[in-house]
Amino acid sequence: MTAPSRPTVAVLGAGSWGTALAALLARNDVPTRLWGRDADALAEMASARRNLRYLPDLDLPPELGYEADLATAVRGAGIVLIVVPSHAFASVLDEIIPMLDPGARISWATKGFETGTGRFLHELVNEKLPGHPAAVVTGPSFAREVTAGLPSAVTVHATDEAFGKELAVLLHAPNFRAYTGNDILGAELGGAMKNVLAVATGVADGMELGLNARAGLITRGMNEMLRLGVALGARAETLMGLAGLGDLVLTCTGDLSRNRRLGLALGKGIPLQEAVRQIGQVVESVVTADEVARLAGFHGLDLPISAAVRAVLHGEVTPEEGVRQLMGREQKAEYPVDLFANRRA
Ligand SMILES: NC(=O)C1=CN([C@@H]2O[C@H](COP(=O)(O)OP(=O)(O)OC[C@H]3O[C@@H](n4cnc5c(N)ncnc54)[C@H](OP(=O)(O)O)[C@@H]3O)[C@@H](O)[C@H]2O)C=CC1
Ligand SMILES: O=C(CO)COP(=O)(O)O
Repeated sequence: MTAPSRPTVAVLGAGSWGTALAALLARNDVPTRLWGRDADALAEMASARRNLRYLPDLDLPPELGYEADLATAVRGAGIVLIVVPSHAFASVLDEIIPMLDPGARISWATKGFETGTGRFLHELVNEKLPGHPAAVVTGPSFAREVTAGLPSAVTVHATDEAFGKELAVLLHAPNFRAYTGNDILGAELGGAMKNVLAVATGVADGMELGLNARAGLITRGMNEMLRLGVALGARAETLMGLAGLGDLVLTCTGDLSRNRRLGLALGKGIPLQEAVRQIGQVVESVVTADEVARLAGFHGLDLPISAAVRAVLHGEVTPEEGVRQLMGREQKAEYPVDLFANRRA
């Protein structure tokens, strides 16, 4: 019996996560092409079989293809997986639209919103590519640990159940569990918001405020994610799952997180630009904090931790003032609003 044919996947974005996912797919015998905007870096990857800048410890599988021309990477691909930073998502999407096969399915592992509008990435995909099945790959997954073959679990939420299942199966590997779901909005919100909240716990840890502060921030951060998510129409269980709580815990506590490391640096008094320069990779919270504030504003929600992170990133308050303001808030009920009221009605 012949094995079912597998679609070619074009992975767009050759940073840490794009390279890690492309290597995972290629190891799973999925025909995979990795595109990056830096042709020299791609040529080096092909010859050294390593991504020396972003994932120097990973041996890239010989089956993985590299393509410096975007149109050649995308043409004929049954699935496109976009893994560029959120600020570049819309422009990459616009560029590929005329290159796509009519039946191409669109997926992304980017965490964030459209910069400047607060629009979700699935909203952009639905608007610009109506009718193309769409899916997001998200959850607690440091690229370095995935490439080291350490056990990880992610989740794939899709507009089309069959596509979500197919993509999850292509990604699923002995030490990489890929679950599925159909709440794209909730899955995207969790992945984006945890980056902002990781800065808060990083700041607290950088200021050596202790373990109680860290746990308090994670839990109250979860409360902010739930309140914004439910207001937007996300399902609470998505936010309590891998896409929300799972990634929140990972990013708030794991020093591999660039967003947490940004917070640690700010908490130690290192200026924002210097901290971002030292990290040397994308730190999504720097743009996502503004978009979370925008969404909270649209829905009339007060999200004090997210707002404090935004204010610290803009230099409007110092980390010390931010902590003082959070601790000085009035006493209140832990959950003043019944999050599940609609369901019980
Ligand atoms: N790393 C991780 O563990 C995980 C990351 N993610 C998410 O994946 C996304 C990508 O992050 P990650 O790979 O880690 O980031 P990195 O900083 O490791 O790499 C970013 C990559 O994006 C490329 N890039 C930047 N701007 C553009 C652009 N305008 N057009 C095309 N390519 C561009 C960079 O190219 P160049 O080198 O030329 O600048 C680089 O290859 C983020 O949204 C992140 O939150 C999600 C889960 C895990
Ligand atoms: O999203 C991630 C892990 O799930 C990576 O987090 P950072 O971008 O903070 O490194």
